Amino acid sequence: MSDRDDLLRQINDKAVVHGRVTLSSGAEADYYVDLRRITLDGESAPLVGRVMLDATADLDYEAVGGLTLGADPVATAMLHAAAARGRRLDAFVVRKEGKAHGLQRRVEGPDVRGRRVLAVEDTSTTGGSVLTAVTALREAGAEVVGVAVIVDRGARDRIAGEGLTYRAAYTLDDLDV
Ligand SMILES: O=P(O)(O)OC[C@H]1O[C@H](OP(=O)(O)OP(=O)(O)O)[C@H](O)[C@@H]1O
Ligand SMILES: O=C(O)c1cc(=O)[nH]c(=O)[nH]1
Repeated sequence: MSDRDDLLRQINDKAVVHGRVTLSSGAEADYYVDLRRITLDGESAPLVGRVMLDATADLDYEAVGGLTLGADPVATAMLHAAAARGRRLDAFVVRKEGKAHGLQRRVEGPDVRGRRVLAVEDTSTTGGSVLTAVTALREAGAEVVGVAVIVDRGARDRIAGEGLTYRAAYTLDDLDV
């Protein structure tokens, strides 16, 4: 079985939850895709790294990350998968708000200024979260080469409408929702 098929099976088994939920945007839905049950799962996370590298293989980037918290384990999975393939890939974390003490950085990790970066998410519904990360990365001086998510829940048009290259490993059509 391919990594992509294996990860899809695990997402359907472990992450799809049926029931009434309120989403990040405030909208209501009848199901939730809890990808933290994948990105923090010892069997699934290595697959996340490889599948996301494969889904973005045509893009040229040196660092990867997004808005904490959903994006964080996606980025580190990609860092480790890249290292296993002999490629150096840095990661970063975009804070939801700036920090008032310490070095007061909004983007944590190796400096992204002047570097080509990929903004990632576990899932994107309205695209609001990942676009917040894109804005913060640009303010920090990064060049955002694109956005990549594990599961697209409907954000494609908004993100593409911002002129950003968009990659999703899976869409809702792939999932048992
Ligand atoms: O495309 P959007 O409409 O912005 O929704 C998607 C966002 O919602 C979830 O995060 P959440 O806001 O629940 O926060 P968390 O990552 O801190 O748990 C998910 O991890 C995405 O970041
Ligand atoms: O839109 C969201 O907030 C959202 C949807 C979803 O399926 N999973 C998730 O983690 N967040």
